[in-house]
Amino acid sequence: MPLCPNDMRYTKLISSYAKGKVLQEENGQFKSHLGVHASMSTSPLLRSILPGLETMVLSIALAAVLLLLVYAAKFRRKTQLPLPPGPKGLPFIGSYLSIPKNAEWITYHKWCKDFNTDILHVNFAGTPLIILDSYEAVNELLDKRSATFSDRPQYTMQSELMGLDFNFAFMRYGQQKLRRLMHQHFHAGASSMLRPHSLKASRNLLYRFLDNPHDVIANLRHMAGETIMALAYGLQVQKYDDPFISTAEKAVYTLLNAASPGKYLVDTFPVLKYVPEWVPGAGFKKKAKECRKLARDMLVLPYIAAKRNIVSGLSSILSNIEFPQLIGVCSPLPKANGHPGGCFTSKCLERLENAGGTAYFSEDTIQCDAGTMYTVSAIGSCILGLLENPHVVRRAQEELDKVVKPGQLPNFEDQSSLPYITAIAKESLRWRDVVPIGRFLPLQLSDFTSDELLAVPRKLLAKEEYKGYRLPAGSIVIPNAWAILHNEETYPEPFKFNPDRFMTAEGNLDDAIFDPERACWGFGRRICPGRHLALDAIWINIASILSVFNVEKAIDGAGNVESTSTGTNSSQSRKNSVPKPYKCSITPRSKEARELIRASATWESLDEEP
Ligand code: HEM
Repeated sequence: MPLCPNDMRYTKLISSYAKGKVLQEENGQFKSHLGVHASMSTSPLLRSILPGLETMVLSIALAAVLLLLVYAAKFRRKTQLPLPPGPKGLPFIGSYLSIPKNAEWITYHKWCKDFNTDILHVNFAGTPLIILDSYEAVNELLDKRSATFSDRPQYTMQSELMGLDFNFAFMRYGQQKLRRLMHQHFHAGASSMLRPHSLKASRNLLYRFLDNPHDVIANLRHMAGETIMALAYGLQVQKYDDPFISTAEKAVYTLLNAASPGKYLVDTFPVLKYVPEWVPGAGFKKKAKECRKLARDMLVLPYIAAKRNIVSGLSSILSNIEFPQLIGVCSPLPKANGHPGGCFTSKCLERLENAGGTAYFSEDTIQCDAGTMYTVSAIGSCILGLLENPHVVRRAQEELDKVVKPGQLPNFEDQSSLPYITAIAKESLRWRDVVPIGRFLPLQLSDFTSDELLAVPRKLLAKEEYKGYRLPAGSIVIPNAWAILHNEETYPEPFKFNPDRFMTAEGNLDDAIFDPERACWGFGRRICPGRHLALDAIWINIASILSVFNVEKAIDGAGNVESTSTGTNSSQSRKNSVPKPYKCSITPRSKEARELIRASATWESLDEEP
């Protein structure tokens, strides 16, 4: 029976329709669950209101779907793990403005304390930074899960524009061949074969201190340069003002400075790399060109000299040897005791030969050059610590005087008998840890000094979980070595230079104390391959300096003790890893010591010794 608008059943039909109850069309008629048939043809009013009803239904359905989606998203968020705790930051830029330009490791550590966590998430303008603030976290992630945590972030400025993509430290994970080459030259056994070079450079350092006692950092830099030129190229440097050392120094500092990841806008917006050099604001292109040239000079100039030495047979060892035989004799190190023999350059010549003469320089040396500068930093900081703690100098000299025979300088063979010197070396690596952090430098940095040395952070290759937190793939992972090495529970009074903390009451090294070496060289598969060489250099230089010199604060013309504050980059405020030049008094302990120093210096290449 047809419905009319006044019929009660009509009203019910409309309301059931509006409630979304199903109406089925049957032969042009609508059937409700009430069993009422409504003929369209017989209800013009119904016909006129139905389109509105359809829209209403659609809207309701849409709203329901939206609600469902929101609920699902909420549900997913609930079931998905949260990010590690961290500052909330502002919309879009996150905590970009809150990350300080300098000593950011202190801020990260403070945030970790505030959030009571050892893993922190910081939103850096959309990029997740994951800060690891304890040894436990670093060990679990960077050491044990090295496969996903060993990649390095890539930056347009350093890799594409400056052409530093050859630098091992900046390379993406997976360069096993290069890593093997580094390992062959610098693993513990091989490094012990490099000791004659470190020993020679340390003897010559003593001589330079005798001649020029005030310029501590310059003397240390020369020592580091001397070692690396010998190891990397088999070259003997000049006594003073060596051109290869000064080129390398300038290059390393400029490159590390300019290559600081994220420093340039082009790192964030790689499309800027296409901007021509003459466009105002494109100064980074000029800088990149300058750095490219510096890197080339640094690598190629000593390389050419080394090759000339080899080919012209200048050295007594190298003369009359055909090219294939030259491999492995560029430095005097034979293939023995686990060392592959030769210097880096000889290995690179080998590769050059294999590659049919394609230019291939000793690129790996750039990292070695940088590494030896880290050594300067460690010894420079050590001397600062000694200046503030004369009792440490006294105790070290007592130990040295008992062990080292009169008329001799300390040697590596004395190492096991000189635990206090080892404790000083450990404390130097801890106190002003040279590489406090795998640094991710924000765009705002513009005030770099040429003294800054940086480590490079990691990039997470795949998503991970830790302590119930979600670590997104692509996150920048920053191990806070500074926090580990200044943990009050591990090291009471952590900002005090106190080598005694590593000693037992009986005067031995205390194995129960957390060894700073577990954090200062980095972690996992990207751990510093030069660590054995570096530790040897630090140890022998500290031992040698203390055995023949008194190290004291300098006295100015008016008889006042000079402050060492210019060299003191306090851990609370510093931004540099390398101490700034500082003055101190380094004087021979006796007339005999002076003579011993003069007699022990050697200016000839080790290659040329009979
Ligand atoms: C006191 C001296 C030194 C310190 C404190 C130091 C520290 C470090 C640190 C913290 C890293 C980063 C590791 C990581 O990402 O976990 C590193 C990497 C590296 N270091 Fe050293 N280093 C020193 C000396 C040297 C020396 C003398 C050499 C070379 C002969 C060297 C070669 C390298 C190389 C090639 C890398 C890159 C490794 C990679 O990315 O796989 N370092 N170093």
